[in-house]
Amino acid sequence: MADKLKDKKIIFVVGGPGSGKGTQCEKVVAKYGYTHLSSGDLLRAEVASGSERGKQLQAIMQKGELVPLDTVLDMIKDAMIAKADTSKGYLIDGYPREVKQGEEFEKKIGAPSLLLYIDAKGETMVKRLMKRGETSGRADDNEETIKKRLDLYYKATEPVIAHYESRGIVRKIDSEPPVDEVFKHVAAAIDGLK
Ligand SMILES: Nc1ncnc2c1ncn2[C@H]1C[C@H](O)[C@@H](COP(=O)(O)OP(=O)(O)O)O1
Ligand SMILES: [Mg+2]
Repeated sequence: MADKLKDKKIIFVVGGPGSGKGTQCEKVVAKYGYTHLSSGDLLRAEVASGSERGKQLQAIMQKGELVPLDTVLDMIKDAMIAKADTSKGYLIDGYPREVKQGEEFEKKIGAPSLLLYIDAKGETMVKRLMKRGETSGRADDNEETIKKRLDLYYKATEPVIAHYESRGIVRKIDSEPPVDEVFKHVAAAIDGLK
């Protein structure tokens, strides 16, 4: 089952909402042939499908809250297995959102070789999300929900970084500069993987 995933590289991409995770992941896909799995995108696809599960998810996401752990993890795992034959490795974007999610991921799937910590200032993230909200159509790109997502990020997700720091796999990337500049540092971190 998860055998297909045994020797694949796994990279966690962690950072606040609007920090630039998705933007950098796209560039990694183009250069390295990794598969990009955004937990948020997977969830939004489920919502778009109109399924009963999708409706429940939408209500949770609209409030800026975290979706139940097993739901997200199952979706990620299915998506990973589906891509196993063609994928060099995986970018797990926006997951884990909390330490417990990371622990469950490792139990059910495997250990990450690297955690890219995409770091931008709170005010920068808000600015980018407000701008993205003009065109993204995302129900959670509005001022009120953005604030909640940021609070939750600082409270629940920052401890994730500390958790993996002790393993020496965290690379902190300053995501304030322009996209291509940021990507140089992302690429250097990936090139450093053996
Ligand atoms: N380094 C950078 N400089 C300027 N804008 C950036 C940037 N990285 C990303 N953006 C823009 C693109 C998006 O409209 C918005 C949020 O980026 P994103 O990749 O969607 O973030 P995330 O996936 O972390 O929520 O900010
Ligand atoms: Mg994203």
